[in-house]
Amino acid sequence: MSYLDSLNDVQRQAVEQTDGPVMIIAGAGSGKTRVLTYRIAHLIQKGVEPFNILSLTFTNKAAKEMQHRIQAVCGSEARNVMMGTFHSVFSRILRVESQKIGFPSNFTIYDTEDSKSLLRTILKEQNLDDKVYKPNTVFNRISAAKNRLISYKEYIANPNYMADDRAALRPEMGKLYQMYQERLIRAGAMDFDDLLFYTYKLFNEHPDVLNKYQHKFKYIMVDEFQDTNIAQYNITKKLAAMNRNICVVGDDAQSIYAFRGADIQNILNFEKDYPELKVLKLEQNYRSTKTIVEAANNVITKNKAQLKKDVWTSNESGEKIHVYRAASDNEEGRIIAQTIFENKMNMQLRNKDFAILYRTNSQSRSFEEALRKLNINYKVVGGMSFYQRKEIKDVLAYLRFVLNDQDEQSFRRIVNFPKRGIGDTTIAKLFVIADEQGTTVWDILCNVKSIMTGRLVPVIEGFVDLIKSYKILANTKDAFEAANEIAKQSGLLKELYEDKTVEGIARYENVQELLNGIKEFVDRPDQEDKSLGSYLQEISLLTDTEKDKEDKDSVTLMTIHSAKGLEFNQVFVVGIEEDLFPSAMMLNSRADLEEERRLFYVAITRAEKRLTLSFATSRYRFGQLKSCSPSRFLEEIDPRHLQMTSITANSIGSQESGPAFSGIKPKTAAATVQVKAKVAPAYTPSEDFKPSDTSNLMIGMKVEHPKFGYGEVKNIQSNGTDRKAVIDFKNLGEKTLILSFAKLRIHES
Ligand SMILES: Nc1ncnc2c1ncn2[C@@H]1O[C@H](COP(=O)(O)OP(=O)(O)OP(=O)(O)O)[C@@H](O)[C@H]1O
Ligand SMILES: [Mg+2]
Repeated sequence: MSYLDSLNDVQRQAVEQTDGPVMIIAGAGSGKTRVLTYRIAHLIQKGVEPFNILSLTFTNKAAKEMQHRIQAVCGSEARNVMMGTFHSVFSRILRVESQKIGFPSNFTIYDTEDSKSLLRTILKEQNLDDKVYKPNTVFNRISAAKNRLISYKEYIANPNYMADDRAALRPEMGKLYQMYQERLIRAGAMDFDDLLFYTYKLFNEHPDVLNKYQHKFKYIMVDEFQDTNIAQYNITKKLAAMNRNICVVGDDAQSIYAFRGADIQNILNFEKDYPELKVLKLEQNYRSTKTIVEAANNVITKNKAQLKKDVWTSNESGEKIHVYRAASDNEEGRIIAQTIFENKMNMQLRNKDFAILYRTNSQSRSFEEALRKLNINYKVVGGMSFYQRKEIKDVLAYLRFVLNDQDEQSFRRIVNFPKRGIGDTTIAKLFVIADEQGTTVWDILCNVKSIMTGRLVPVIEGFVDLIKSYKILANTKDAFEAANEIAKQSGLLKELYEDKTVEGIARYENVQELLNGIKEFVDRPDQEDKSLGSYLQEISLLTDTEKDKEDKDSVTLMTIHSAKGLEFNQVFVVGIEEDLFPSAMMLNSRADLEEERRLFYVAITRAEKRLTLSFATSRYRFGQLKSCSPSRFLEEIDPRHLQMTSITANSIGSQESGPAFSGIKPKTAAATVQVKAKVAPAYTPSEDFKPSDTSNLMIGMKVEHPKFGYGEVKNIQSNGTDRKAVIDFKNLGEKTLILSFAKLRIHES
């Protein structure tokens, strides 16, 4: 079979070893994900029903990519493989089975922000000081407990479960966990961690259900196995118990989610749980240059807790690793934006080929500013995503409440928005009554006459009628028609439309954009379930990486954590400074430092051709200008792989070898550009001359200028704000033009 030819011997063995447990622990870029992909294709080729295959990936995007590749080999059958993140796969199962564990089938999925807002409500009701019980900390402890499959009952009985953490032992913590959980149950809602916790509970308490899925998933595959937590491990263990056809791939050197409950111990447990395990090793890296692979090896061997691996590559040595030293964070941003600009032009690359990776989200600002100045498209992964915006959450709250009228968080958002005159006191009263009556607020509202009289009664009845009519819409129309009607009738769109401030217009457009997205969803040819419920479930589970539009060609800005599994032609790992990376908060123990080092390893192994590490000698942190020194991680790379490039925002290219991280005076290249507009003799512009957008102008393109005539782009330069192109005009010879002034029409290159 021809697709097997694109694998090396061990990879091929891993693909062909379809039965029984298999584990591959191997270095970055060695083809682990590729093996899983081809393994699924191979199973299908061998006649295994795609419905019987389960593949668990780190992002849904990774699952989609796999899906495309498998389709290329097996055709549309591949669609029937169950693929996605643990959370998305289990939420699909729960949607079918949730009634067995006491949840409505249209249960709502609370995102982190909904969860924290619920916790804030509870803290307020309990009069607890939110400086002692910080919503963040409480949330993290509850989350950690759930990821270890610890229920609130077990937590209260034995808080020492979490004795690794003083915050976990605070006296009210167990009670808060209980109250939070009871509120979620009453709201018919699950948070992200519940999707794992309740799947485990479902399988544990309902052997018949477990049996059904054991029969369904005859072959199970897990990518990024090193970052599975206890809940995930145990669920897969249950699912695989009958057929024992489970293949896991991962890299202990890339385990970077310990803080979220990922447990590297799972790799060792796996060997114990499956004594007949076949272990395979992949050692050849196909992603990166020799220089990058060797530098990554230099770094990771400094970790003591490490399974031994030899990673090598037959790729070319490539460029040295560039080290940029900047005077400030702003200069770091400018230098890197400018480098991207020039490399893109000179190496014929697209924006997509570049990624800027940082330790913490807040570092993105200086890069965003600099990229914007150079008109380079970029997307920030993470950060404030589209679905977190207030106006979007408001619309979604309507949709969620229509499907699940127990959902407390959504109810609070919409009951008085747009304004109906139902104030906070009334809302609080309604909750108290609902509590006393042991029912939901919605029930109370539906019978409002029996609990109150006065001017609010007709208002509330109006609200109830509205929601009831939306319920009919949701049950009879597809997601788009329903959402569109609801956005209109609820008055949300009108309210935003009337706000003519810049922000108001943007908000209106965002809601339109949301509706466009829903339309796209129902129009997808392979979307069988076009209901509102199915749409809401899909978007609740998009990870940050996937929330942005993917069709635009943009530079990616993201934290290293979200870059796992990805690869880019050129990678810039920025802010390589002590206290920032390794993070000052992670310097308490060797284990912490080793986790930071693994993170650095993940970062540098994302690069295919060119890797740049940068640091600033001063930066604003927590509102103060601090001087910074280069990270210890820089010294862990063999100096012969490094090339110090000391530059200012105006000069790129003055280079010195060796790891001299201080004392290098930046050289400034004098870039003098003259624009003398001679009039060309024998050229008359075309009648229909219309200048083109030159933001993607590249070397080699043929252009036309209304005065100078025809020419070819020979070079492109940028000095921070201005972009210039050297153009060889047929009649005039070479000229350097400033692109923001020059009117150029691009002809085909
Ligand atoms: N045998 C091969 N021949 C050619 N290219 C390969 C081969 N194996 C893997 N590759 C390519 O090498 C790159 C890295 O592969 P892949 O992403 O599967 O590695 P990985 O081990 O999953 O890496 P990571 O640990 O970063 O997740 C991909 O572009 C992949 O297509
Ligand atoms: Mg991978």
